[in-house]
Amino acid sequence: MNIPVVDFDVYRVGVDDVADEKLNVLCKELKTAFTEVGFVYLKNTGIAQQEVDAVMDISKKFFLLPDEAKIPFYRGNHAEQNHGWVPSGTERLNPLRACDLKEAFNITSLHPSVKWPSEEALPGFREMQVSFFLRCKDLSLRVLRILGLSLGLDPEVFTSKHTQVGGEQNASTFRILYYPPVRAESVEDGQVRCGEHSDYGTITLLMQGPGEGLQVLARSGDYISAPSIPGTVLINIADLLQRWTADVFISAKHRVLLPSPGDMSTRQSVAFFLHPDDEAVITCCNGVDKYPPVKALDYLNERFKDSYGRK
Ligand SMILES: O=C(O)CCC(=O)C(=O)O
Ligand SMILES: [Fe+2]
Repeated sequence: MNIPVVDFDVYRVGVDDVADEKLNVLCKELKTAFTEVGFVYLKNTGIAQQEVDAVMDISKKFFLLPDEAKIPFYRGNHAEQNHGWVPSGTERLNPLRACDLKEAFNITSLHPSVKWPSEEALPGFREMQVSFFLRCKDLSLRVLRILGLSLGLDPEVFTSKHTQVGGEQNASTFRILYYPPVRAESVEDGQVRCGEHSDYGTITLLMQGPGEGLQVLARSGDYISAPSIPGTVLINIADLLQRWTADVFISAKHRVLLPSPGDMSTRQSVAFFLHPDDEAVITCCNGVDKYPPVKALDYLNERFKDSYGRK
């Protein structure tokens, strides 16, 4: 089984006022992908590869700063807010493994009070991250609208619970990730770059640097490779949307293992995790009561306890 590539041109970012009938093919293709695999590569999204490359370049500059320069932005393990810097070896996406060998910076709020590296330290960093956050927000809400339509529901069934993305009352996060070179002698037993996990929120947009690394758990029970395909955005269903759809859409597990011994290459990716508004109550959308209603923020906080440890 492969991860399908779907053409999003008809509803790409920037195209508005498309009649719902014109979205029929797209609805069908996405529904198939998300009920069978949980992941899809979208091409012609309106987000250009050059934009992704530029955001990766400036992100790498951040990660290569000395730790002292990044500490002021430290997220903390029991933070009220997800915004900020996550040093390598702090988060474990698979709680049964040692901490992941990856470093990240989360952009969760666009509020002016939020702390950013200064313009002197990293010219253009804040502006580029904010503008990319907004591009991802736009694309993810388009995908969500298609998903509502594809289930024969009100097209705004999901988007109507995502009204404050980028604000203080919504946990959606744009995350830049850096996987430093792996030194075999300092790797703990079972430690990997990113442990097996499924994402927590509604959907995730992922763009990877060149090469292999990401693997997705297929229905067969085998992990399949999900390399970067330049010019595409990889989209996956996350756990809360699986629950919301009473398991119609699948939130597939994925991971990044270690490179082969002696391979000292680094890896980069950027991800946008779309979450419902904090106070949104998520109830199965198709009239069944497979899962009890849950408040989006309560659900997320429970999941963070797995990856950062319980107090
Ligand atoms: O870096 C990657 O390719 C995957 C990262 C990921 O799955 C995550 O942060 O949730
Ligand atoms: Fe993930």
